[in-house]
Parts: sequence; structure tokens; C-alpha cells
Amino acid sequence: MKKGRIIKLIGGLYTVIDDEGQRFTLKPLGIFRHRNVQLKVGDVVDFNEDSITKLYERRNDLYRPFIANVDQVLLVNSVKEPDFSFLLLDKFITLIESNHIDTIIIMTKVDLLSDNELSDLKEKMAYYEKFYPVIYTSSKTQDNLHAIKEITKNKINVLAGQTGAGKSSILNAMNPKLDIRTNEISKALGRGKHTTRHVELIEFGEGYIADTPGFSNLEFQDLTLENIKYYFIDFFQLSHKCKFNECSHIHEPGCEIKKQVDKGTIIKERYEDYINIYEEVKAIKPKYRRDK
Ligand SMILES: Nc1nc2c(ncn2[C@@H]2O[C@H](COP(=O)(O)OP(=O)(O)OP(=O)(O)O)[C@@H](O)[C@H]2O)c(=O)[nH]1
Ligand SMILES: [Zn+2]
Repeated sequence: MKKGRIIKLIGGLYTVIDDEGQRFTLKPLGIFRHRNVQLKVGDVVDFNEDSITKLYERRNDLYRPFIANVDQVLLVNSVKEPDFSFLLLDKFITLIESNHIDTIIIMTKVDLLSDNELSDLKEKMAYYEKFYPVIYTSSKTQDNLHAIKEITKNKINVLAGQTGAGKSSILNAMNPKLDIRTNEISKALGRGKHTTRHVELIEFGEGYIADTPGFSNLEFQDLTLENIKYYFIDFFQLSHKCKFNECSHIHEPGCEIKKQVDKGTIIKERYEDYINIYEEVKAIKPKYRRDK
């Protein structure tokens, strides 16, 4: 009996890799099907010569992308082309937090900004650095790639970020062995494969990354209005100071969050994004329309 991790699924056969990096092609025992358990890429399993025999408990379990035991999301933002957007950043963070996964913020294409532009952006982003690791990089100049290597070591990573942000380029810069042109990686990143739920873990520095555009579609269907305030972890940490226990930080008197926004300790972009996301979720959840 051996233990390993599922890194690939093709035609009902799973590729499992053990601690020594040896790969095995296996099928699952019938018990999984009988119990209606679907094994996923990322799963930790026991196996014998030809079959997967046991599934270990999952740390987390995503449906889109179809993957288990993700350690962290590398949220890729371009500082330019396309322009950096606080709203997009906060939308992605909200979705990632709602899945209880760690967020690493990657700010890429820094080669496209002047020193002044970059230091202005860094000043604002310093607020986020209190809550999330923020790494500035450029796939073009290979600037600071070692910081990405360090933070992804021995982890299962998923990429996220808007189209054109520079995700494939980071993949390429981190894993030149892959030697795939960016647009081909784009294909490998799952374009058109959503329906077949293809996911594969590939080597990324000294860790793994899923070759899927995780969280690329910013859908808030699964969020509830009441929970958004928990996904803004900076708000959550201060919320015990709000006058009302279940303060939504929007219209209640004695709201600590609004106080901090006025004082400038919470940047106003962050608060505006919260309102924006709140209103968006409210609009897609008809049941909230009646009472408000
Ligand atoms: N100057 C500069 N250009 C970059 C950098 N990284 C990526 N690009 C360019 O930005 C464009 C988009 O990069 P991709 O890596 O394909 O972006 P992506 O996030 O994978 O995009 P999708 O596949 O559409 O999701 C390409 O033309 C890249 O050459 C960078 O660090 N500096
Ligand atoms: Zn409040």
C-alpha cells in the first residue's frame, strides 16, 4: 500500500504521484462509485498495484475548478495593460475568501510603469499587505520570480485573474521546461475545457499549479448577502467595534468600518468595492429585494 496525490484524470484513469515523484496510472476501486464519491485532482489517496483504495479527508473542495486540497490562489493583476483595478482585485478576493482558500496577490508587468507610477501604486497596495502577501513581478524582466518560487514551494496553487493579466506568462517564466508558447498555455489553462472539467496539476517551481483558469468567471451566485462582510477580513477584524452585532457596514449608525474609512485607515477604494459587491449580490438574489 502506498500514499500519493492525484494529479491528472483522463478517461477514467487517474495519475497518482508519490512522495518520490514516481507516477502511477490507476483506477478507483468500485466502492467509490457505490458510495457516490468522485475522486478529484488534488486528492490524497492510498493505492496498491492497480487501484486507488482510500481517499483522505479533503481540506477544501472546489467545484469550479473541479479540484480538491488547494492551498492558495495566486491572484494575478497587471499593473498596466489592462490597467490595475481595485474592484477586480476585491471581487476576486471575495470569491477566494468565500472558498476559505489563502490569497497571494501578484502584481505583474511592473516593467510597464515608471518608478513614480509604481511607487504610487505600492503606497495604496500597502493597505492590502497588512492582510495578504503582495508580490511585485514582471515575467518580461523575470523580476522577483524567486519570491513566487518561495511562496509556492510545496503548495498546490491555482491561478486567478482577468484575461490578459499575465497568468500564462508567469507559468512560462516559472517553468521554462514546459517550453510552451503563451497562447498554447492559454489553451492548456482550460479554454473550452470547462465542460469536460479537465484539470491537471503541473510542476510549478517546487510546488504544483492547476492548469485551469480558476475563478476566472466572477460569479457571485453562491454568495449570500449576509456573508460578504466576513470575506472582507479587514472589516471582520474590526466589526466587534460596530454598535450592532450584525452590522452590514452600510447604513447602521455607530459603524466602526465607516469611521475608519472617514479617518482614512481603511482606503476608500476598498470600502467602495464592498458596497459595489454588496449591491451586485443584492441584485442577483431576488429574495433580498422584498424587504430592503
Ligand atoms: N511588458 C510585459 N508584458 C507582459 C508581461 N506578462 C505578460 N505580458 C503580456 O501580456 C499579454 C497577456 O499575457 P498572458 O500571460 O497571456 O495573460 P493571461 O492572464 O494568461 O491571459 P488569458 O490567457 O487571456 O487569461 C501577452 O501579450 C504577454 O506578452 C510582463 O511582465 N511585462
Ligand atoms: Zn459596521
